[in-house]
Amino acid sequence: MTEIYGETHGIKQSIISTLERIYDMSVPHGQTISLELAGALAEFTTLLKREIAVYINRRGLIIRITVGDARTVSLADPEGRRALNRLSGIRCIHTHPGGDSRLSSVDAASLKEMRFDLMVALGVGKNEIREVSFGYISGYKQDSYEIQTVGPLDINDFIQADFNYLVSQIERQLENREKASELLETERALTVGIERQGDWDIHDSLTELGQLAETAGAEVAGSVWQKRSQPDPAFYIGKGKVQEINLLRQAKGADIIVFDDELSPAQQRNLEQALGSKVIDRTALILDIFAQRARSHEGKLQVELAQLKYNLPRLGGQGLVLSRLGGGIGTRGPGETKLEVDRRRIRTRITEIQREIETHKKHRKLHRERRQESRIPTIALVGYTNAGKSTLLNKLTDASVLAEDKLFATLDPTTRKIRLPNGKEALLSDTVGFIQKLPHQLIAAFRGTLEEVVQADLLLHVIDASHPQYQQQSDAVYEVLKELNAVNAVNAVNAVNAVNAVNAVNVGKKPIFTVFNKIDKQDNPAVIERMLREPSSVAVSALTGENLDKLLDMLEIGTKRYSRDAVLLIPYAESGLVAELYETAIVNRTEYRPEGILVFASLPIETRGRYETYVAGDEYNV
Ligand SMILES: Nc1nc2c(ncn2[C@@H]2O[C@H](COP(=O)(O)OP(=O)(O)OP(=O)(O)O)[C@@H](O)[C@H]2O)c(=O)[nH]1
Ligand SMILES: [Mg+2]
Repeated sequence: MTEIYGETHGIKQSIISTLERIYDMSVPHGQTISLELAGALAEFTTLLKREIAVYINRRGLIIRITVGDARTVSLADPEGRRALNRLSGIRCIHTHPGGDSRLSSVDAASLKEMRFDLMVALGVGKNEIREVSFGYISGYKQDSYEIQTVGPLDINDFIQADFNYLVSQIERQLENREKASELLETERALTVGIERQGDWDIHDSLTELGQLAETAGAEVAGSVWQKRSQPDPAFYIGKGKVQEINLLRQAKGADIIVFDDELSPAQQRNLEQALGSKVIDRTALILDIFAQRARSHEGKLQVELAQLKYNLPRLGGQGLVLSRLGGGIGTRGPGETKLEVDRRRIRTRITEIQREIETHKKHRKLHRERRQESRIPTIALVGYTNAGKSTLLNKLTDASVLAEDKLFATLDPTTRKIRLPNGKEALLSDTVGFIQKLPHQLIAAFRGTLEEVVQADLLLHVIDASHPQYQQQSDAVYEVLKELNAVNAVNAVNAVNAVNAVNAVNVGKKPIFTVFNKIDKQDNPAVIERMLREPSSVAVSALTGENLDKLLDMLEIGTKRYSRDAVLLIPYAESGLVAELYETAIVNRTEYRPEGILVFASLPIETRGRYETYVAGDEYNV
């Protein structure tokens, strides 16, 4: 077949003849279009000032070339009609002479009607391809095909993308379309990890990874691990293991492989190519869970930011993210929409989000300052995910924060007033739970929210005492605290030393109390006794309320330790100090006397020395 179809009238026969030579250009397997073909299309488009379309089958052969924009009519089923639940097996690549590659409504309509594997538009200007956009069928809902469009992208990013995986995923889903209204419902996952010295026990880590995969909505079909001193730079695991995973994947019908560490973009790409299957890592999994769970506007922004930052270096033009366009874990953003996959747009969005988060942060700061003015000490609950922080907050403050037996039930901070036995009040904040290998992007993005922790006067570290790995979980919490503190340049050194201690009082200047929770489930009294040998610790059950009175007593002492009530007499000549005290201490009231200004304040211990000479007595005779 060497005929040129469409609006060919008025085109010189000599040009038609050279156009016909395009039929000789085949596209190598695994590529969507070759550079040579793209170049030829750009030239002819510039010359003719008309759209040119080529239709390519899965063997890479060009089966039809048309001029003009009538795309559905001219392609009369060249390879025989395929079953309705299959794609046509043909991709349409065509040019837009105006330079703008975005798909038109005609493009979208013919994609649906012809069920092309892909509909690709090349934006052409002056003999070259300026940008590329493409669309594909992403599902079948209410009797019609849904499509997803992507781009504009750079031609170099697009050219090597391998869409075979995407196309096969779509076809698989279309085959079950009576059952499935959406692509990729439950993904079947294999978990993969390596066993290293000094790490978590591999079984514990993979069990947790499996829980994470289930929380994200996948089903765990099996797991594979290997002993190695360090990950392989190209494949994370050994090459032989890759083959083993491939066999297991086929045997178990798994469609997604989840790795227990963060993979480098290269490892991920290599693995995806070697396994011909979607590959994600622990970080992407955690980000996906956060994306599904984020509720507040700020929470959603933070997660989206972390996801975009994670994806950016992974858009290597190798089809890595493209291969995931089908949907499922790793593609979901915190809104209803899928994650952006275009580099330029990702960068713009990152800047946008950062700006918005900054505004939120300022509001939060104002809010906190106002709260500080209300002179109430603040306590932050920290701890491993599922330790019982929200349950404890609910029990102590009659709040109704969602608490459930799931990882990452809480993402947004909640702060409630709590009354201490001596009648004084404190503020108690619930925060997002931590986990081992918590993604850096996430910690960075959540810094605004985690300010509650950084700024609190006192930390309450909640540990699930019934969990077999409570020690390691506790260490992981200190790791995150360290990272947070390092970021904020507070207490970094001390926190490092505390990493291996299950319990550390006073990490830097911030006191930490340890709450061993769920003792109703821990029936070995020796274990509890051993836990309580740690200083500043208490064993409670947030569920039954056992020992919560002890915890409150401890908080009373803790908040007292933080400050000491004193009355200061500030001479009028130094009245600037009063403003300073408002900043550094809790000022309860002031009185103007002939001899100076009386300030009734609670002084943080560390500022005590500075004001010593002004102390007029604990109880000034008023
Ligand atoms: N048996 C028992 N279960 C508890 C106790 N405290 C909490 N739980 C259960 O542990 C699960 C997790 O509790 P949450 O309060 O949601 O834990 P969290 O620390 O807020 O978890 P994230 O928000 O995911 O970080 C829930 O099913 C609670 O009912 C306890 O003292 N005893
Ligand atoms: Mg919670």
